[in-house]
Amino acid sequence: MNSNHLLLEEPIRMASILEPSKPSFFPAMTKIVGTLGPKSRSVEIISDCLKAGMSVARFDFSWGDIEFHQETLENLKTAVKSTRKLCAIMLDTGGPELQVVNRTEHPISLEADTKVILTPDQDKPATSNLLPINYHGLSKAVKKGDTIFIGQYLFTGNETTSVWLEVDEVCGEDVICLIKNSATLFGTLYTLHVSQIRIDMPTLTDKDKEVISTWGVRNNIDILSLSYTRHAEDIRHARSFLSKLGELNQTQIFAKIENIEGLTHFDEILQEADGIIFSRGNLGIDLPPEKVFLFQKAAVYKCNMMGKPAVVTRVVDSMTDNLRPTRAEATDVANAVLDGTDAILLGAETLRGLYPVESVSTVGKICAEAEKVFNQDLYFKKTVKNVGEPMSHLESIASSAVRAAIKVKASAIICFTSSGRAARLIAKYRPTMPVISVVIPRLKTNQLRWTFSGAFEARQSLIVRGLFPMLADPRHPAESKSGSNESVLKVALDHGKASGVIKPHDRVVVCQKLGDASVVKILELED
Ligand SMILES: Nc1ncnc2c1ncn2[C@@H]1O[C@H](COP(=O)(O)OP(=O)(O)O)[C@@H](O)[C@H]1O
Ligand SMILES: C=C(OP(=O)(O)O)C(=O)O
Ligand SMILES: [K+]
Ligand SMILES: [Mg+2]
Repeated sequence: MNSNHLLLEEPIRMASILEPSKPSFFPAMTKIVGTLGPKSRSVEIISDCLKAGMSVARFDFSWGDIEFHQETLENLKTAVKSTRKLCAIMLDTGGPELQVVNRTEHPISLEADTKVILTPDQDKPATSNLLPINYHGLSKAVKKGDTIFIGQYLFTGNETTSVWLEVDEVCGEDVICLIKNSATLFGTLYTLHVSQIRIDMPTLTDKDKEVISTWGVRNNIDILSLSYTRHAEDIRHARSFLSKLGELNQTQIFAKIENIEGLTHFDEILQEADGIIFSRGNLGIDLPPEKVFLFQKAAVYKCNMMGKPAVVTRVVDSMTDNLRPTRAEATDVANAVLDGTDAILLGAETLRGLYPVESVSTVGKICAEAEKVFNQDLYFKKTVKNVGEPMSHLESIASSAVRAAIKVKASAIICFTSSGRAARLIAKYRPTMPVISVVIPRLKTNQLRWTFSGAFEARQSLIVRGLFPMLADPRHPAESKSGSNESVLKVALDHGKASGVIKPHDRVVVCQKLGDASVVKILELED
């Protein structure tokens, strides 16, 4: 993938665009998060998604109960074992999401220019004139003229089944709205989004806490996707909650930015979070359409410079019902990669779409093509400049490893790490070749028992662009940094060869500690 590198800034021979890309052992350096649900929960479909390049599975607790998600997760485990593809687990909270609940499951027709009442009385059935919602504070939060959007849960934006309302009048806890477009709402659950208001519900709700402390603890979740993160305090609060839940003190927190409040506090949020998810589904409603790209680009840049993963959602909505994305969507995926995105999150496409596997593979192929023309040179210079001098030792080692690998046309970088920090820093410089991060387990104790670290660190790198983790055997003699790690290195090289990344006579850059010294070495392989 590093060999046929093109530069968009230079004239490209048009016919070269048609040349098929070399097959690769993995679909792309950019990672794919798949939301698992009704259309993607069998062992077979999950296995195919993994083979197509999904490396993080998202369990969205806005929807479905604990048993349902547990069953899906058990299937995921089986699929991981049989495909031998690692997969990280992401728990996505419901958060302060406003929802319309349609218990009867009958489709609800709403007619333009008529009125509909939103009521917090959830015992009432949903009808064409009355929609029960899960929030008592709406009437206090809105005023006449405000816009409300209601769409099927995980609305794709291109559905004719979503409706715009305008607040007409507030009556006690009820909100009376004028319907702006005729629509029929299908399904049992709809998301309700009020443009640019403050919802006084906690970011981590009681239900979220319960899910995390039961399902989350039971399944050692790698990443918590904190829906509707609005302040840095939201992250601190979630972190302190996780810190009391045993192993979950290692869970990373990704701030899901879904509205203007999150946008306004972005810089502080980024300081606290381990990564960011740009929830364009909701953001796309809260922001004027012409501003969405600007936030995405500005925010991805900030994440890149901090070396924190940036995830973009809602890329191929139309693939929910179609085998091919629209041209605009296909180009949007490529642009997200060129912007510097680490991962693409699929929502409705995999959860309830007709083509979950094809969605993953199509996105993977587009990402791989975009990576070929990513201007690594320019990006590298920007990043080095942004870090400034003096650089920390580790940052200098990481950037040097990437530079050396590019100069000698290495086919991979192998990085030893325990905390995952060194590998993440290498990824920050966006190498054009895969980074095999060899996670060396460390023995640790919580005073009750001894365990090995490493599993979380390895899986958490599955959302970082370019990182391909490998968990070293804790019984290896190399667990101390003073050892030469020769045997582990051999295992890593064999792993690279077996997966097709490394071939005979290739060059490989290795980043490790020898004694007290961090070294970057270049290996010339014989066979
Ligand atoms: N177990 C190990 N064996 C050899 N080198 C290591 C090991 N763990 C980390 N390194 C190297 O040590 C340096 C610091 O890496 P870092 O990831 O910050 O270490 P740690 O994981 O111990 O926090 C890097 O050069 C990294 O490649
Ligand atoms: C992924 C998104 O959020 P949700 O979990 O609400 O689908 C989004 O808004 O893009
Ligand atoms: K959610
Ligand atoms: Mg959302």
